[in-house]
Amino acid sequence: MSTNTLISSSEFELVSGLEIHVQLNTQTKIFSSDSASFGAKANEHISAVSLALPGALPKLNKEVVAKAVRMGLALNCTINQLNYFDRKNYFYADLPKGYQITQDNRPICQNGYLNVVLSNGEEKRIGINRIHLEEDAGKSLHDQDDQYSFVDLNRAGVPLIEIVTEPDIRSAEEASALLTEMRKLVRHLNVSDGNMEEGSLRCDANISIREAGTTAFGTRCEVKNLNSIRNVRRAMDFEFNRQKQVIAGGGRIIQSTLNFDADQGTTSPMRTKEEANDYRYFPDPDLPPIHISDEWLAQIKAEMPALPAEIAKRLVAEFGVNASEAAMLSEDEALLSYFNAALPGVNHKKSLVNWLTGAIRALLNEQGISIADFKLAPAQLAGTINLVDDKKITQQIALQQLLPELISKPDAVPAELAAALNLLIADNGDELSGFVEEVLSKYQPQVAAYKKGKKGVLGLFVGEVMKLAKGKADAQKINELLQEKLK
Ligand SMILES: Nc1ncnc2c1ncn2[C@@H]1O[C@H](COP(=O)(O)OP(=O)(O)OP(=O)(O)O)[C@@H](O)[C@H]1O
Ligand SMILES: [Mg+2]
Ligand SMILES: [Mg+2]
Repeated sequence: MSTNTLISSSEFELVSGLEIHVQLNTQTKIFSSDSASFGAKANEHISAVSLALPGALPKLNKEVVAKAVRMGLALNCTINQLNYFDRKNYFYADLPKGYQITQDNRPICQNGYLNVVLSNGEEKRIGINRIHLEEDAGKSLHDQDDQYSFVDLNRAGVPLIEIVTEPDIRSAEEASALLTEMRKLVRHLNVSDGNMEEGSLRCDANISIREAGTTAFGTRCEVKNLNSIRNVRRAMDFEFNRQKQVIAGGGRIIQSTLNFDADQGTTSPMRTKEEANDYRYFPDPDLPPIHISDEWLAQIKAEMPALPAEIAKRLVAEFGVNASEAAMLSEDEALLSYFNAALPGVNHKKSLVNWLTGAIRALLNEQGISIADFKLAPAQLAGTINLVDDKKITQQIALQQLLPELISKPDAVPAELAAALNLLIADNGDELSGFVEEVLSKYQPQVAAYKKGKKGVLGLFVGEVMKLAKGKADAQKINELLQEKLK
């Protein structure tokens, strides 16, 4: 393309790879027994190791390794059963050792991928370059005093994994789908609370652009420390436009590290001092290499829960449910475990899905409770669903009258209790015929209208017959009787 051609936006595409820092939810820090919990008063969780006192030695927290491996397995990575820690040297006030313990040449996991579903229903595969273990740094507090900055070392040594994607992301939407899926995964695997506001999940977005249709990569700019999915999208949109303008103006993109200003929605270069990227990595001599034995790896694999995406696929294949129902069930662990508990008792599996994602969900919303607090035994729900499927009770009566009774009688069998409470659909066809006659004679003008073609009034008749039957009739049966009488 000649430089004086006006370049339109459609001629560029965005290219991005993310570095996602996940704070692991272990009790203690990665190299000491200090608490790793969030929200304590400044410098309450600091032993000699966190303070980097001379002679203090790190000792690896095994749980950190197990959680990283879980994440690696979920992201289809190769697990490096032999891996080791490196020192990344830099000077900063919140890093008392003068180096961060991280992994460089031999990370714990490599070469994986994650599939995400986009809003148009398409599936996109995003490569995972690696996952490495590292410790978090402390926190500088600049807003406590006019003259001085303070340092809080509670966070120093809190375990992190950094998940580095390949530059496979092509839009802000893909980035946000990836982060949403990651957050779901870390929670599902009990690896992290995934809370972006509290910084448990932070993201650096590397962004470049290139002419659409070309394959060479452009120069990347790295936007640091994005703390919400929304800000990732905003930073990407801003950078895409900024870089386009630079190129359209005949300029060149300079590789740089950027800050994102959430108030303005803009990026700006970080101080170049912090950019000095001469980290002089070398293996940490204080820590032996990590060896993950075959037995241990097998044990971690065996303890992995089924993944939401797998569960959703199975639900679609085995139960014929739609994608959104499948997502609802697979993403809510409590709901899924209720589903599994009720499943053996139902005659029609699809009905159980319908109830849980429909009527029961609505009921829970109404009461403002979650399924975990729902007092109805799963077997009782199963029994109730069967009664409705068998047309022994209407769904409305089941929901409004039978379920509340069952909740207070956890040992009751739905069919028996419904019979005892006289809630079952009356099997008496004669009685129903009588009600039909009664209604039709009461609503003669409407019957005349019906016969002239105003078919909508049928609903009125059904409703009235149902009232006379005190709700204990099968609507379809009433329909049939009515149609017959109205012929
Ligand atoms: N041309 C490019 N455009 C957009 N993203 C890119 C491009 N090239 C590489 N990336 C992405 O940049 C990220 C590089 O992360 P990586 O951790 O390897 O290195 P780094 O950013 O130099 O190191 P640090 O961890 O110190 O920030 C990856 O997510 C990768 O996919
Ligand atoms: Mg990185
Ligand atoms: Mg980086």
